[in-house]
Amino acid sequence: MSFGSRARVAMQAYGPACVGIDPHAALLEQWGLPDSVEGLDRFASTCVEAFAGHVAFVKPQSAFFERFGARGVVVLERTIEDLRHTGSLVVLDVKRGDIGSTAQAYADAYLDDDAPMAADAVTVSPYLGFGSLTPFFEVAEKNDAGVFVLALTSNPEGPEVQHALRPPAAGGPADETVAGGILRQLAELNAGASPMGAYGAVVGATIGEADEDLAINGPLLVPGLGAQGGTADDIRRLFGGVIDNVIASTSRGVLAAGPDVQALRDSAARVNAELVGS
Ligand SMILES: O=C(O)c1cc(=O)[nH]c(=O)n1[C@@H]1O[C@H](COP(=O)(O)O)[C@@H](O)[C@H]1O
Repeated sequence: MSFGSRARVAMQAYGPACVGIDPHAALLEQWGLPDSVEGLDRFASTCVEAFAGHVAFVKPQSAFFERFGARGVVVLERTIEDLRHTGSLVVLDVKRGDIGSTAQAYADAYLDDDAPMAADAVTVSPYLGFGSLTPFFEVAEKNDAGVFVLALTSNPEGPEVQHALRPPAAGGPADETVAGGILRQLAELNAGASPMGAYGAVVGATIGEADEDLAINGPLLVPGLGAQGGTADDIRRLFGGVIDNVIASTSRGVLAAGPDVQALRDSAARVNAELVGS
């Protein structure tokens, strides 16, 4: 089944929330765990127990595992493996992007089903040019995986790049912004897919105004909910017509409820309830 179909099934079963596994040093301390690979391991296992098969998407943030070197990456690899095929889809947050030939190796690392780190989807950065992401789209297509491309990120520095105008030589309509070009090209890739395509955009809940066309016929990964100040109301306002494609992501907002497994699940359930307005 395509990633777009699997995402739709998971959202219908569990709701639109994505919980990020971001083992910040401060959270390890708050959970009574050491800031070490052993602490990381306990944190990640607790998250797997709490969220696998209880939320539609789980998004491990690679940086917090890489902080512990090779042993941290081993924990990441096991975490992904433990989460997969549980009903929850794994979005590996690595925000990769490079020249096409290197992008191919990243795509093989994260999206080829036979790779040790294979996830259901990966986050990528389009700032080496949208075309440089082609290997990700091709490997995703072969493996029924998904790709989430940064478009309008949740951080305040994003607009200096993302709101800039594309040069005429890049093609596309006049006065198109960098983010607008990314969204348009995603819509082209997803054209005709049903119930939606596998190629998603990342659009923050904190962007203020949605001046771009977000109807890409693909999933919209929306971080910034909770710790960064975004709310369910912001999401309803920004995504009105395309709200059914929104995957609303929060990490610290849910993880702060740990380490109790039931408290973590309840916290994620509250996010889902707020998003669907019940
Ligand atoms: O791709 C992402 O998930 C992402 C994109 C973006 O625009 N903003 C953003 O915060 N993120 C990630 O989402 C997570 C947000 O964590 P919290 O702020 O704790 O909810 C972090 O892992 C970020 O790296």
